[in-house]
Amino acid sequence: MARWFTTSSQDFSADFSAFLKEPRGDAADTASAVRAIIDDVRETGGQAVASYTQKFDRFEIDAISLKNDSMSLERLAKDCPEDVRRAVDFAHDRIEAYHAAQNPPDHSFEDGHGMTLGWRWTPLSSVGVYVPGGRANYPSSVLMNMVPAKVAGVERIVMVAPTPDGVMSPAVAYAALKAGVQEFYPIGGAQAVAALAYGAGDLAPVDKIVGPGNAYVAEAKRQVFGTVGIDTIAGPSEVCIIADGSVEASWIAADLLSQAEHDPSAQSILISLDEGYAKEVEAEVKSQLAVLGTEETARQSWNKHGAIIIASSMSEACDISNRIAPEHLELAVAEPKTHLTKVKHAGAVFLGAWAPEALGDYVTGSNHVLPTSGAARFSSGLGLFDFMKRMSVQSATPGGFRHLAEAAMALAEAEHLPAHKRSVSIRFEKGTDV
Ligand SMILES: NC(=O)c1ccc[n+]([C@@H]2O[C@H](COP(=O)([O-])OP(=O)(O)OC[C@H]3O[C@@H](n4cnc5c(N)ncnc54)[C@H](O)[C@@H]3O)[C@@H](O)[C@H]2O)c1
Ligand SMILES: N[C@H](CO)Cc1c[nH]c[nH+]1
Ligand SMILES: [Zn+2]
Repeated sequence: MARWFTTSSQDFSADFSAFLKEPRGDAADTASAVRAIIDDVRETGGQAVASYTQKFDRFEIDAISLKNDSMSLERLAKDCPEDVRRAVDFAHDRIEAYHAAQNPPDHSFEDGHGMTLGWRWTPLSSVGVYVPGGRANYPSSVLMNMVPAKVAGVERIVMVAPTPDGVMSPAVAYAALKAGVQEFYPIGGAQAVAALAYGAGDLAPVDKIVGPGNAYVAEAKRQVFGTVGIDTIAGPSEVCIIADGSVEASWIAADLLSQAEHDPSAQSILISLDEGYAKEVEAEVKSQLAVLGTEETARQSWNKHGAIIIASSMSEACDISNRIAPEHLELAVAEPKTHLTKVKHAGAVFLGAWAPEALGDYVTGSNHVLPTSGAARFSSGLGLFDFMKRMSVQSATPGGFRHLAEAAMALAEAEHLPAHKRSVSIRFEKGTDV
């Protein structure tokens, strides 16, 4: 059973804060386990990656190539059913169009004093794309990571995905080929993240690691950040639904379970304006759980991390959601657009009855790699920008130089940096036409 909260209760604020702080995935143990794995990979490279792949995924790979000859994407993709191919193609094109629309323009302007200023966007040279694969197969995550990298123009895109017991779904293989994968290693978890960051065997290090994963993957990305860039902490899935009772209770229950089924550490939260309706949704969750193929995982998630909150107004409901800063927020209310400006922190927002979060997972075109665990307070979901960098560009005429020189020299002096000052003053001293 999910936990119930009522905002009118005196202890709500403290109780709810404590609930939000509860670890999901045993944070302390995860951090030290991940540190040990990363240290091993740094020390013995491919040897460590091969031995952790054997331990966690029960799959033998060569310690140099980090591959196994039985794992051929081309061979596997042949078994991908036609309807799934069509769905992958459909999703691919929508994701490509959405991310192409994010392409940021270069910019330059003159300041009226002889300076030309601006910036240029350039693609990253290499990225490592993590596609999760421990509990489920994610052809959709292949596309969400690979397609924007391609659109951005990244030269080297390395894909890793665990293949427990040497099994990979034909749909993942098909999606990888569709997205144009050139370098693939069947490895996962913290060992794959470490191999991407530091290099291991034939796998040369990349500049940035993107993609979602479980608590081990998220923690590993956190720990290698600095050596490489990362996108965001995209850990176990979350959904928060604000409902006013205008959408069928069974639909809301299905949406809550759609995230709970990802992982026992996933989190689904309902904020309802009406207690009777919340009870209906809870009963629906119970009956839908009983017939769900992923019942065990979803039940663990719902019982341990699920919550139902009764709020007194839409403003209050949005305030609570902003405290959660959920990965996904559904506004399952009659006039969702009128409340959008109250939403400050969420990875992605879904408006109204006909935009369930699951559509965004697959086919709206927006990215499903999104910040979790409150990271939506300070970061955004994966986008084209994650695969690009912005460099500033400036040039000066002699007049422009003169306009800036005095202030630059004064600041250099204030900072006691004489070489800086000289770099400016020497141009005056040269006695050119300045
Ligand atoms: N936030 C997002 O954008 C987003 C998108 C898709 C999926 N997800 C999440 O991704 C996750 C996928 O998780 P998954 O487990 O299926 O696949 P995964 O690929 O993330 O993790 C599998 C790996 O975890 C490692 N591992 C498992 N148990 C371990 C242990 N005890 N010690 C050390 N390492 C261990 C293994 O190396 C294994 O290869 C889910 O939590 C799902 O909710 C998030
Ligand atoms: N909901 C996940 C992000 O939290 C993404 C996903 C992939 N497949 C299904 N769902
Ligand atoms: Zn999902």
